[in-house]
Amino acid sequence: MELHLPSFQVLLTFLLVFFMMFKSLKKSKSKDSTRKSIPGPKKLPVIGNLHQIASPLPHKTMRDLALKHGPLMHLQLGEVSTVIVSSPEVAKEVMKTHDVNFSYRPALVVPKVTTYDFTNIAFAPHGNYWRHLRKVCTTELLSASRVQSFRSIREGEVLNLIKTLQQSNGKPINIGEKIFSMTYGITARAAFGKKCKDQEIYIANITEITKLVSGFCLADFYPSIKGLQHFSGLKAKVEKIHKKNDRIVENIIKEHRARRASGKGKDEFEVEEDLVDVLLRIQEEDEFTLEDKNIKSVILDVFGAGSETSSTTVEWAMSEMMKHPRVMREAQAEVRRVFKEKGNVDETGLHELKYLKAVIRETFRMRPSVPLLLPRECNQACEINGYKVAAKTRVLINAWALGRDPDYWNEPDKFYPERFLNSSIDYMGTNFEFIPFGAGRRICPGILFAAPNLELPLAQLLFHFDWKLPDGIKAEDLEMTEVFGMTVKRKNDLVLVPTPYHGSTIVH
Ligand code: HEM
Repeated sequence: MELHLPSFQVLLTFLLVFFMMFKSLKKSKSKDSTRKSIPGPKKLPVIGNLHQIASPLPHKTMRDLALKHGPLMHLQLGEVSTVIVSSPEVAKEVMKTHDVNFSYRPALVVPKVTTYDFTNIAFAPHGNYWRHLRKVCTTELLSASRVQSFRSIREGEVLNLIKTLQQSNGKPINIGEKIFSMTYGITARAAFGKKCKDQEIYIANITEITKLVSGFCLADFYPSIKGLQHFSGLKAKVEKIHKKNDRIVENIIKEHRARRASGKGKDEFEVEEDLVDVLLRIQEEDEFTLEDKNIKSVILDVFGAGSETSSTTVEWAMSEMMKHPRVMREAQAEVRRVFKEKGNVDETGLHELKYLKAVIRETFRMRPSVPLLLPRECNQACEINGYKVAAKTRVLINAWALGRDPDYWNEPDKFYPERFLNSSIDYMGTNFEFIPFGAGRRICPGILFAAPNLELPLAQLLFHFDWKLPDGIKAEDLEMTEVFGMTVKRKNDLVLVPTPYHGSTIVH
């Protein structure tokens, strides 16, 4: 687990923590009414169980602890009383039976800055404002017809990637990096309409913020010690980046507003309404007040929640197929059979790619890009799995552990897409053993937006190229180590050698 403490400030912070030791110890004891009831490992003074989850891969460590302590496990993380959910049955109780009560989010330090005080969708407290934004998502922003309207953007950006790969002339290429910039390219054009002058800086800043919020932030474990966020330097860093991004989107909104007022149409390569247009229209028409800062924080959601999650999944799917050449052959044969006549993949035939869809599901099961989902908070005390969970308890749902639960999955550590063929299990939040997008009211609203961003690039990569590992590396030796962060990514770059496919009408 990464804790964000620049080294020269560590000592100061350490002293501060100890100075506050008795205060926090007293507080955590008085608040912690769940500690005695819900099973969990022994706690140390002041830090509680922090040392136990301070591992490179907390989702795995938590699963291992849960195997000893149970599917509802209590961890004292600094001052914060936390429960970890590690079985589909308990996840169902939390996200279905008690869905409303657990639809709250904790007020974390970094999102407070980047989301203009929790006015985005992902961190807005459960209530009217959040409900309204969710409705805007379902009916306007991320609806099936809106996603469809971005088809030409997706096809164009993926084709650009394919053409770039062709130029590699058989040299090894960092495919993860290419997938990452292609996905951000799609998001940027869907959000802003065309390439904006500061788009690259905006994306680089979001990536930087994503890195800063990777792992857990020490200040979030000691909310009563306000000085921590300042001493660690994290808040100042995030504020600086946030200000830059604020100015960039401010200008984009101004340009959009001016064009709308002038009645001028869009360029021929732009979609009729991009996401900023949609939000401005809602701002003009709707009775519900949507300020500019709210528009900015929703745009941030689309970039922050939507891009890295998708590109990471595509990269893992490619990695798994490289590791399992049999699966690669099956998936490639299917894509080439379906698109043989066209010599290129377009979105009309994607629904026929049953095996590729199974590969994507299997990738989500084994490598959910957000393994602990987004943190929840219990609003009122309630009973879960026979234990009392106190109000304000933080709740982490270990989707990674659910996807590997041997009571639900045969050979859970085996990458075997066939398990999803002729299976009704999907990721829409009703099968609690498989919830890469979450479940209940807080389920990801971007599923429809995400699906073609996964399927189209994968289908195109498989159609136009045969793939090899460089330097004679064997499939079984491909390194698959994960790094924990806001999304769980590959530790090492995925470097591959593409060879053009003779049946392609694009690459030769
Ligand atoms: C592979 C792609 C994606 C994955 C794996 C993913 C996963 C998730 C997960 C696990 C959550 C938390 C759900 C919970 O707390 O139960 C979430 C929430 C969210 N996602 Fe996604 N997501 C993806 C793509 C997208 C896209 C493309 C968008 C928008 C364009 C998006 C927007 C959001 C938003 C706004 C939330 C917060 C919802 C709320 O709190 O009400 N996501 N996503």
